[in-house]
Amino acid sequence: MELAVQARALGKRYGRTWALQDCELEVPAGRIAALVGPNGAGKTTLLHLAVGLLRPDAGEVRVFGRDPRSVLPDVGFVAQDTPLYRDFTAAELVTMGGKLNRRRWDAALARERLARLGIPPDQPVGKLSGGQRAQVALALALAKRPRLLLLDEPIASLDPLARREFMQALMGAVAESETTVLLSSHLLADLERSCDHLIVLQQSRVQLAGAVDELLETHRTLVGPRAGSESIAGVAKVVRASHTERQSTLLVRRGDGPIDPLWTEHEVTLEDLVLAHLAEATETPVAATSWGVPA
Ligand SMILES: Nc1ncnc2c1ncn2[C@@H]1O[C@H](COP(=O)(O)OP(=O)(O)OP(=O)(O)O)[C@@H](O)[C@H]1O
Repeated sequence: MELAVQARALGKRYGRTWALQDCELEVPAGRIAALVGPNGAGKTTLLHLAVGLLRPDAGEVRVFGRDPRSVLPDVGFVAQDTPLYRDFTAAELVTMGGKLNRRRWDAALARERLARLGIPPDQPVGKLSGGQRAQVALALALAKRPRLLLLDEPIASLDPLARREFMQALMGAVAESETTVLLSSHLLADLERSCDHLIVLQQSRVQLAGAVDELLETHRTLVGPRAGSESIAGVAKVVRASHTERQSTLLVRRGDGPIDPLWTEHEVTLEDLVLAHLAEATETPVAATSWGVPA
C-alpha cells in the first residue's frame, strides 16, 4: 500500500506550546481524507508541515516517502484564506499558473471548470465573492494535476449547493487521476458523503484515525437500561455515555463477539463518531483553566 502522507512522532511547537504532538498518521494514496477537530486543534499546522511550509520540531513527515519539499511539483495546496493575487483576473491567474508550473499544467481543465461555475474571467479576483475565490483557488490547484492535494477548510465559504459541487469535483478528480486529497473542515455532514478516510485532531494530538467504513463498522450506538460501570459483552470500549433516569445511550467500539442482546444496536454516522471522540477528550477545557475560570 503506497502512503501519500506519513507522520512519525511528528511535533511542532510555537514557543513553549505544542501545536501538534506525537502525531502518528498514515494516509494511503488514492484516498479522500478528512482532517477534523475543533479550532486550534492543529489542522493547519499539520497541513503546513505536509507541504513543507513548516519544519517539524520533533519526528518527521513524509510525502510519498520523501521530504515534503522535494515533492512540491506533485503537491497542490490551497491555504485557509485562499490567498490569490487580488488584482489579477481568474483568466490571468490560469495563464500565470502555466508559467509557474511548466512541468504539468492543465489550463483547459481550469478554464472549463471556471466557465461551468460562471466565474467571470475578466474581473479582478479581489472583487469576487469569498466562495467564488475558493472555486478559483481549487481550479488552479487541480490544474496542477497534483498527486496530493492539501486543502485547508476549502468549503467553509461555499453555499450548500456549491459545497456539494465542490466535493463532487474532488471525487471526480480522485477517480480520474488517482489524486490523494487531505482536507480540513468543520462541516462533518458534507464530509460523510465524500471522504473515505478520517483523522480527528484534538488539542494537538491525533484522537482517531482510519478508513471511514472500518470506523463506522467498528462503532455502534447502544440504547438500553441504565448502565453502571460494568462491562458489556461484545464491547471493547465505551467512548461516550449519556443517561436518563432509566436508560443509557452509549457510543461504543465493538469488541469480539456479539453485543449483549439487552442492548439495541444502531449504526453510527460520521458526525456521531467524531463528536463522541472529541467529547471523550475534552474532560477539562484548557481555555477555561488558563482564563482562571473553574473548568
Ligand atoms: N504562528 C503561530 N504562532 C503561535 N501559535 C500558533 C501559530 N499558529 C498556530 N498557533 C497555535 O497552534 C495551535 C494549532 O493551531 P492551528 O492553526 O494548526 O489549528 P487549527 O486546527 O487549524 O484551527 P482552526 O480550525 O481554528 O483553523 C493553536 O493553539 C494556535 O494558537
